[in-house]
Amino acid sequence: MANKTFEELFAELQRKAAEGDPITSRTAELAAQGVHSIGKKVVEEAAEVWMAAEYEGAERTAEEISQLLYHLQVMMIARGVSLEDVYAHL
Ligand SMILES: N=c1c2ncn([C@@H]3O[C@H](COP(=O)(O)OP(=O)(O)OP(=O)(O)O)[C@@H](O)[C@H]3O)c2ncn1[C@@H]1O[C@H](COP(=O)(O)O)[C@@H](O)[C@H]1O
Repeated sequence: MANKTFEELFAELQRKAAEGDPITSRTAELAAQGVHSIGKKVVEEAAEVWMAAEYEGAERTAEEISQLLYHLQVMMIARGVSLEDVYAHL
């Protein structure tokens, strides 16, 4: 039972990055900080995916993967990379 798809989240994050208030939107805050800060979160979340997969079970792993995907999307937006740009390499 999904809350939203990958594409729906990306569209929401594009709006938040462009128009959101950094006080209330984590996405707007990260977008304002830029790729260096976002990159640290990507690495942190990737490590949390690894640890969850090894030690914490499928449900926690799915949660950590969702957080990694969120931060990857924020990185895409901050760097001007579209979904199509990524899909072209799949
Ligand atoms: N899917 C996510 C999402 N996943 C992860 N996160 C952020 O990632 C954090 C999880 O990372 P950690 O577990 O490392 O938590 P933390 O250590 O407290 O993180 P820091 O705040 O210290 O960086 C969360 O506290 C959120 O700040 C997300 N923030 C937002 N979204 C979705 O993005 C959309 C826009 O959100 P806003 O920009 O906040 O309006 C909404 O649909 C949200 O549901």
